[in-house]
Amino acid sequence: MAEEHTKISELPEDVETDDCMTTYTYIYSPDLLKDHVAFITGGGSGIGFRISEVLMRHGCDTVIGSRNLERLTEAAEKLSSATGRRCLALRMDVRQPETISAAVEEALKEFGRIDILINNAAGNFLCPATSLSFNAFKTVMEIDTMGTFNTSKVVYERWFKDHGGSIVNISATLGYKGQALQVHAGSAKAANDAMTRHLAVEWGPSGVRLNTLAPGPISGTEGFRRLGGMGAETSGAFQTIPLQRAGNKTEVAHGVLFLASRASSYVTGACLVADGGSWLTSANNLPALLDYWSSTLKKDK
Ligand SMILES: CC/C=C\C/C=C\C/C=C\C/C=C\C/C=C\C/C=C\C=C\C(=O)SCCNC(=O)CCNC(=O)[C@H](O)C(C)(C)COP(=O)(O)OP(=O)(O)OC[C@H]1O[C@@H](n2cnc3c(N)ncnc32)[C@H](O)[C@@H]1OP(=O)(O)O
Ligand SMILES: NC(=O)C1=CN([C@@H]2O[C@H](COP(=O)(O)OP(=O)(O)OC[C@H]3O[C@@H](n4cnc5c(N)ncnc54)[C@H](OP(=O)(O)O)[C@@H]3O)[C@@H](O)[C@H]2O)C=CC1
Repeated sequence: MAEEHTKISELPEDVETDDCMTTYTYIYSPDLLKDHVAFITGGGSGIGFRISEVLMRHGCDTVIGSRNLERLTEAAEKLSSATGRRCLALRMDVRQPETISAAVEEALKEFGRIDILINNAAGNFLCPATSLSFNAFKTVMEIDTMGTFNTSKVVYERWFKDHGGSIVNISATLGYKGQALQVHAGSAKAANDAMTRHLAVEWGPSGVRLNTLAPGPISGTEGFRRLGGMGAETSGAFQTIPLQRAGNKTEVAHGVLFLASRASSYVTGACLVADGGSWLTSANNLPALLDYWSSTLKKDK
């Protein structure tokens, strides 16, 4: 019997929860990132957790940093036991550069190097601009945009400037068509997309590459839960996108693995959209989103 060929469109394994996969099929060489070190903001949950797992499955040790140390520590234990690589959990807030510097020093003390930075930390929620307070807008900009700049600057000046490195900024397609109820995250991510290009120009001569990975709707994540993904799925809204489904966390992690590693050695300042073609065809349905948002307010009361 001829060996079954993997279908070109076959999905990679994933699990909905913040747990490691029970099986994993390699697409890239398992040694692609052997003995490299990756620093991943927000690596304790969702997409960041899966990115950490996939990089570690390719030989990388990781540092995962964010505000909730308990959740990070639990994640680090899961990641290390599933992959056999080291994972250091550190508390930091990307809005506070001094906590980033302290985490980077800890990372260098533990591993002696940093090769990859993944700017994944972010905050978001559905809210029309008229209901968005000034502080709410500022908070999302501070986490998503200032946080990405702060962490990139600290890591570059402390390590990448003299040793080279690869930075992947996790963005979104929200600003491509002005997604309703997302002026805060959409503006922040658009700024990050520009930042990728500016810093790719300035830091290229130091051997630092910067690229953007922009996911679409990704199942098993806080973003999916917060932004109407469940409702969209049950209402059949994903049938209107080219690949007719949400993505999974491993699909995003594989795009990050490509951009972070030497597989993309001549790529910098680029944006890889991993959204199933969603932004091309998804309805920017203001009434549906307003209805959905106001229904969530009633639920919270
Ligand atoms: C039938 C279906 C109908 C519609 C659906 C149609 C289509 C949807 C299809 C698909 C959707 C699926 C996926 C989406 C696809 C793409 C998404 C693109 C981008 C995704 C981005 C993300 O997911 S980011 C990661 C998400 N995770 C998080 O946000 C976790 C971290 N978040 C936090 O820590 C908090 O939420 C925070 C961001 C608010 C920060 O917390 P903190 O620093 O503690 O700040 P606070 O002091 O709590 O708040 C600061 C001010 O912000 C105000 N605030 C907080 N929450 C809200 C809210 N929900 N609404 C309005 N305002 C809020 C808060 O009140 C503070 O303001 P004050 O004025 O009160 O000071
Ligand atoms: N889910 C989706 O469908 C999509 C997600 N994205 C992007 O993917 C990335 C991950 O999103 P997702 O996995 O859904 O959501 P999660 O909420 O799981 O991930 C966000 C992470 O950011 C961390 N974080 C938030 N604020 C801070 C802060 N001030 N300092 C340090 N860390 C912080 C959180 O950890 P802690 O609470 O411990 O601080 C958390 O681990 C985000 O950049 C998001 O914009 C883009 C498009 C679609």
